[in-house]
Amino acid sequence: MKTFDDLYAELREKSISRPEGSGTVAQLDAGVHAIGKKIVEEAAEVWMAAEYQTDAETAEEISQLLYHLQVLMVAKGLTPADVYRYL
Ligand SMILES: N=c1c2ncn([C@@H]3O[C@H](COP(=O)(O)OP(=O)(O)OP(=O)(O)O)[C@@H](O)[C@H]3O)c2ncn1[C@@H]1O[C@H](COP(=O)(O)O)[C@@H](O)[C@H]1O
Repeated sequence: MKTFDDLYAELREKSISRPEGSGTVAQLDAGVHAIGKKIVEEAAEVWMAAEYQTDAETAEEISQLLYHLQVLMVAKGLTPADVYRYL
């Protein structure tokens, strides 16, 4: 099972190797403004899923929100450690 840190390492590597067809690379190229909009959209989907959908669907939406937060972290050059210090 993939962890938060595993996914971050994968996304960071993709930002460097820039493989063909990577959605992450496309998001990074779209920029912080576009990534931020995606985060807001995914956050709303988490909220709606929590109120009206199943626990499994809510968990899936949360995973997508975490993914997009990580894309923003990579775009800004922030590491998990930069975030963990505030937890
Ligand atoms: N975990 C994710 C992940 N979660 C969410 N997403 C993206 O976020 C989108 C969320 O989808 P929605 O359900 O909101 O659907 P949507 O609005 O139709 O999506 P879009 O039209 O905006 O793409 C998905 O289409 C994916 O593009 C993810 N994309 C990639 N990953 C993982 O990231 C890694 C790198 O992926 P690539 O860069 O694509 O190789 C791989 O391990 C992937 O499994």
